[in-house]
Amino acid sequence: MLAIRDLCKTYANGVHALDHVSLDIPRGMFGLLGPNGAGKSSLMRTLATLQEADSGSATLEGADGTPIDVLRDKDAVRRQLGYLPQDFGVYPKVSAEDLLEHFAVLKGLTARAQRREVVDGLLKQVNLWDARKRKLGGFSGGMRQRFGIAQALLGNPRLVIVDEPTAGLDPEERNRFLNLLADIGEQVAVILSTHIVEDVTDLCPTMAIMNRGRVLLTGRPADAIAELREQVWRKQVSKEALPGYEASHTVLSTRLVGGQPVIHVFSGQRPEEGFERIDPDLEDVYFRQLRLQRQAA
Ligand SMILES: Nc1ncnc2c1ncn2[C@@H]1O[C@H](COP(=O)(O)OP(=O)(O)OP(=O)(O)O)[C@@H](O)[C@H]1O
Repeated sequence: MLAIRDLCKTYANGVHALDHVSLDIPRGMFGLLGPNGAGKSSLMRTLATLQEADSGSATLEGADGTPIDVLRDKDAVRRQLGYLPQDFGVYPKVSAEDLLEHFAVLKGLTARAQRREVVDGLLKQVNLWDARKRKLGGFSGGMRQRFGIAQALLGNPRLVIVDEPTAGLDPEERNRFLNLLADIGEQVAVILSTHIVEDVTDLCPTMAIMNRGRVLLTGRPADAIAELREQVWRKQVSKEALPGYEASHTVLSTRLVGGQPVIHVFSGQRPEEGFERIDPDLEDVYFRQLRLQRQAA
């Protein structure tokens, strides 16, 4: 659906935000996972035709199967694209219905009856029908994000890009939002950029882990997790002993449980007494990839 090859971008301050990024993104949900500053937004904005890459290519399969050069044929891409940026501002005094209608006009839906039908359909799809007359300024974070998805879906895009949409949402709103994305992902390609590992675990059949402008791993989460099988160990340790474990073991992560550190260690065999072997998860994969990159630097 979308083929990205050797995409590079260096900002004027010398930061390599995209360092030879290559990815194949199929239909369905694709998770782009990485810490702050990994380069996710730079990649999203480049694909959304809002900023230029220095080199490389990105090719989107058009509706009739013809390839679209994302970096050059921007108008054609924009016709196929829905984008929910990281900072999605709304006009606080306008109702959801009026603003969506306004966006629909900008998208070229000039026939009034058809526009009404589309706007009403989208408000229902994102579960904002009952709130359609309310001013956007009074919306919760989750409602605002669902409105953002409605505007991104105007014009039936084949590719939908959502940049860190669940940051700041409470668990219920997050679930509701992710369920909505999953429904959309059944019809089109959705790139979900996030630093929240569970968003990808719960939702994405394919993914990539990115950091410092580079793709560290791409594929199916289940395959990446299977690679770590029987090699991840857990132990609760004292705060005092933690630095010693970090020096002598491959500690993937440390988490406080009831105020006491619990470490996950990567090892082919039991590191020492008291370690329990656990089923690895995507978080273990993620931290291992970041660690491998640090070691290689
Ligand atoms: N316009 C810019 N000028 C200079 N540096 C930039 C610019 N935009 C981003 N950067 C830098 O490029 C790197 C990648 O940033 P980017 O926003 O793409 O990452 P991200 O993965 O989306 O992170 P975040 O979750 O913090 O937005 C960071 O080091 C950032 O400081």
